[in-house]
Amino acid sequence: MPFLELTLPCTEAQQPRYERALEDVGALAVTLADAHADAPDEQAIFEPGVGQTPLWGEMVLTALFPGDTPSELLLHALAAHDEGLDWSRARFREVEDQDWERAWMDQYAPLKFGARTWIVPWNHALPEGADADDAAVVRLDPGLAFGSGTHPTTALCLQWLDALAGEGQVAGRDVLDFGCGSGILALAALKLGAVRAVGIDNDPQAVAATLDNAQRNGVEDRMSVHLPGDAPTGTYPVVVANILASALIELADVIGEQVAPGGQLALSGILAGQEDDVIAVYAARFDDLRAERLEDWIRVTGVRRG
Ligand SMILES: C[S@@+](CC[C@H](N)C(=O)[O-])C[C@H]1O[C@@H](n2cnc3c(N)ncnc32)[C@H](O)[C@@H]1O
Repeated sequence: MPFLELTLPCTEAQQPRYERALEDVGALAVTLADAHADAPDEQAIFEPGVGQTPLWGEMVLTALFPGDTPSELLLHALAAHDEGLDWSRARFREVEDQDWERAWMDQYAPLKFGARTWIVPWNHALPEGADADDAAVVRLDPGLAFGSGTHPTTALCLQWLDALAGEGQVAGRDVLDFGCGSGILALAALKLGAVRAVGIDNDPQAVAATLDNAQRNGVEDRMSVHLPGDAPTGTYPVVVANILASALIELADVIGEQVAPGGQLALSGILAGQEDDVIAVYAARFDDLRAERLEDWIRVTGVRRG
């Protein structure tokens, strides 16, 4: 299905407000380019929520939406964040998803997290280090689902899983990845020795991407992926959830009850300043709650009481 692409020139001051407004109405991806660059396609690609601000005075923001998104919805969302919005500068066009995937994959390089966890694009040769016997290598094609390893919220979870594995708390255990996106965290857990991983996501595109990536990594027999309504009941000794703070708070009972007594939990997707609200809600079930920061993002970890 073709996608709807919005292109809009903006200033540095407008950019974060526009980006947030577009994410709120379902942007699948957002890119920023220098307004004066000759080759805008070569600019960095940002996943939704990254929040990085390039040092360019004037920039062009490009956002991708599902093909059936009404353009008026996007203009109204932007106008709600900026009364001075010049609607006439917004451009819309239909694009094929491959264009975006190719642009993304061109910029995507192998990444290492912690002692031995590697995320390597599926079409990339294994870099030195990732060929070590004890390396936990995930071959990934995030497609349009969130979860490539480049975002701090994902990096915080991968670092946590790697460290937990180093303490012997992943191998031989089951892992739940709540909000699995591309499946990156569940797959890393499996490569670190987890017996089984369960992924849950309310976006069917993420469910499909996770299944694809499980096959790509030859672990589909140890992994299941579900929409929230179809998810199995039960508890897990390791649970990781990288969704936004508001969702983590809203889902505190659902997520908290799936962590086995004595089990480990990591929560990510929390902006700096929001961690106290998340901790306050999870303190009802969890001990040893700790916050760890990477750039503007916080990971909260805890151990289930009982
Ligand atoms: C920030 S991405 C995380 C993806 C991946 N786990 C990672 O760490 O990179 C959040 C994912 O959670 C999903 N999600 C958001 N709210 C959800 C909910 N209430 N139930 C299930 N999945 C949800 C989104 O569709 C998205 O794929």
